[in-house]
Amino acid sequence: ASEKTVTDTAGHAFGRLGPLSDLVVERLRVGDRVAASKFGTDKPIDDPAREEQELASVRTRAFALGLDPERTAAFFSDQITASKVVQRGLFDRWTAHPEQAPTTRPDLTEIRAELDELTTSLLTELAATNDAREPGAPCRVDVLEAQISADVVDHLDELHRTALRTALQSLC
Ligand SMILES: C=C(O[C@@H]1C=C(C(=O)O)C=C[C@H]1O)C(=O)O
Repeated sequence: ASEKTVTDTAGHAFGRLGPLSDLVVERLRVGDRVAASKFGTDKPIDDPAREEQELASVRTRAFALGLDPERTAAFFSDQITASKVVQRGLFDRWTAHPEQAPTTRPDLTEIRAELDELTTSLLTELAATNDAREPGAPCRVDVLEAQISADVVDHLDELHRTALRTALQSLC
């Protein structure tokens, strides 16, 4: 039997920022597997060198897409922070309840390749939502709509809801 993938279970968040929010949730879910790849190893949750490399890359690519490099880097910085919220939360959960800890350890190199693909999708969606993300009240309403609907349609637990708020905090 094949493993259940994110796309099998993912819902669709509402509104103009729904598709972007779906990708953000998908990236948070990858964070679960990052945690599983690191838990019980000496790999730290924080990898500043990898983060720097990702942010440098998105700055360059943002410029080429006509996106503001600093705003784009801030968005990806939030994605990284949110992933670490998930990772820390799961480490705490698995330490307190070892019976819930993962029994297989996915390969971090493969997961990072998936994250790189998600970066491309996220950049495309940021470009597609550039007008909707003009700072102001309409954008903030769209963010709330996407966020609250994602909580429900993706059945997010408290930890992932918190991480989603972090991930969407500087969209407008
Ligand atoms: C996801 C990882 O964990 C952390 C989060 C990162 C991210 O979300 O891109 C990058 C490096 C780490 O600080 C990872 O190590 O790849």
